[in-house]
This record gives sequence, C-alpha cells and structure tokens, in this order.
Amino acid sequence: MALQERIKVVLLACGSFNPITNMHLRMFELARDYLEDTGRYQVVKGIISPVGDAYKKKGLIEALHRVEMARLATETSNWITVDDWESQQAEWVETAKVVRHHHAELFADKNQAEVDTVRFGKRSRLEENDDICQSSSIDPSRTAAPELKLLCGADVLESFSVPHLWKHDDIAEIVGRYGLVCITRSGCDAEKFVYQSDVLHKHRRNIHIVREWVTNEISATHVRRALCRGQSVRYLLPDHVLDYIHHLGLYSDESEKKNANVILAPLQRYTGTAD
Ligand SMILES: Nc1ncnc2c1ncn2[C@@H]1O[C@H](COP(=O)(O)OP(=O)(O)OP(=O)(O)O)[C@@H](O)[C@H]1O
Ligand SMILES: NC(=O)c1ccc[n+]([C@@H]2O[C@H](COP(=O)(O)O)[C@@H](O)[C@H]2O)c1
Ligand SMILES: [Zn+2]
Repeated sequence: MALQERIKVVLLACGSFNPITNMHLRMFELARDYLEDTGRYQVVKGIISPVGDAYKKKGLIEALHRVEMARLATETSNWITVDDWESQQAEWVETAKVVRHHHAELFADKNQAEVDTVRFGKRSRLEENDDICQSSSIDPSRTAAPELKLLCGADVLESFSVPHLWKHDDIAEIVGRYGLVCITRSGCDAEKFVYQSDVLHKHRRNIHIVREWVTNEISATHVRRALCRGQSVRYLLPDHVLDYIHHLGLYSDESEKKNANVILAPLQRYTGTAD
C-alpha cells in the first residue's frame, strides 16, 4: 500500500512511569515497527501520558517529576512525546476517558489543519509531524484524522480481568472503538487471554499483539528497588533521567511508603470504598 494510503496511527501509552525506563521507550519502537510492517499503517506520533497522583499506587512519586523524567527520556526521539493533561487532573481519570480526550484532540488538530490550510496556509502540529516522519508530500488536510490506539504491556491487558479494576464498557470502548497494541511480557500469555475473553475475542482484529523476541524484563519496580538499595540502574533508563533522580534524591524507602495501605483509585471508585 502506498504511504499516502496507509492509515495514520497515534500510539498512546498510559501508566505510572515511576520512573520511565528504556523498556517504556522500546514499547513504542516495537509497536511502530510491527504496525508499519503490516503495510497498512503509518505511525505518526507516540504519546506518553503519566497517570495523576490521585491514582494512589504504592510508591507513586509526584506527577510533576514523572512527567519531567518522561520529557527528559524522550528528548532524543523525533516522534515520541509526553502529555501532562492526565497527570494534571485532580481526580484519577479512567483510561477510556484519557483515550477519548486524546482522540478529540486529534480531531481538533485535523479540523484546525483544514482551516489553517484553507485560510492562512499555516502549518499545523500534524503537518509538522508529517515532516518529522519524512512524508511531507502528503497533505494531511486531505486525509482522515489519524487513528488513536492504546499501547500497553501484556500485564495491563491481563489486568482487565481483575475484579473491580476496569469497567466492562470501558474495555469494550477501548478495543472496539480505538484499538489496542499490546507488547508481550514474560509471564503473560496475551493470545490466550484474548481467546478467553468474550469482549476481547469479539474485537480481536483491533488488538495487535507484538511479540518482543529479545525479552526485556526491565520494570519500574525493579529500578525503584535497586535505587533504594543504592545499586546502579545505569543503562536501564536514560542518563538524563538518572541524573534527575540522583539530583533530587527521588526514590527512597520513604517514597516507597507513599500510598501504603491506600486503596488504588479504580478499586475505590468501583467498590465504593474510601481510603
Ligand atoms: N518490560 C516490559 N515489557 C512490556 N511492557 C512493559 C514493560 N515494562 C513496562 N511495560 C508497559 O509500560 C506501561 C507503563 O507501565 P508502568 O508505568 O506500570 O511500568 P512498569 O515497569 O510495569 O512499572 P511498575 O513496576 O511500577 O508496575 C504498561 O503498559 C506496561 O505494561
Ligand atoms: N479502569 C481503568 O480505566 C483502569 C484501571 C486500572 C489501571 N488503569 C490505568 O492503567 C495504567 C496502569 O498503570 P500501572 O501498571 O502503573 O498501575 C494507568 O494509566 C492506570 O490509570 C486504568
Ligand atoms: Zn506496571
């Protein structure tokens, strides 16, 4: 399929990013290669959306630091960006709502591109993005707005079955209306999980499972644990992120106690419990 005929895709990753690691960045590269290799898609942008403090996950440090670390980590990428809208909301925001918000933004960008192109010949954010993707010959104002797909690891997919964590309608909306790109993670069997779930199986053509052959077990939990023990985490995350962590002394036994004994926001919301 010619490049200009491909479906443009924006990938959105939601998570704690506490802190961001090289594996979070690899997820985007793996997903882009996979989607573009199908010959049907052109991935034009990646968005990292760190969760807000109201998520109340144990050891979750302040969003402003997690957002800043994500910004430092993506400095060298010409297509992965960081968006702080979710992190700035006072209440925890369901992932389906975050997806909806970014989808609406893409439509606003697309409509603005049309207005700007017709009236002023101005460049829009999406047009600038097209330059980045070296496809400036395509006029985005004459193509559809990109599709937005949620990007996650297989553990998040498997968390769909945790009681009171996700609303069924939210899952159906994410996989039915938008689509999911899921990176395999050892210990998780994403294909089997999709097969066993009626809603996921129904929308299986909208779920892209990307196998990571060079399995990479970096996790933010491991990074935090090593930092608390004074061990090196160099090369597990970008140097600038590590400098930021050391400069501000961000992870310690003290920070790991944050939200201890507090019920995670989605569980609170769906079970009607309070901390
Ligand atoms: N090694 C990995 N392989 C595949 N996906 C990953 C990996 N590490 C993180 N992810 C994915 O990155 C997203 C953000 O995850 P998150 O911020 O929870 O990172 P994490 O490393 O799992 O952190 P934590 O250990 O604190 O849970 C999620 O979709 C998660 O599944
Ligand atoms: N019902 C929901 O929408 C729901 C439930 C649990 C986690 N999440 C999201 O999934 C991500 C998971 O992050 P962690 O793996 O760091 O807990 C976060 O962005 C969180 O907001 C969403
Ligand atoms: Zn996680």
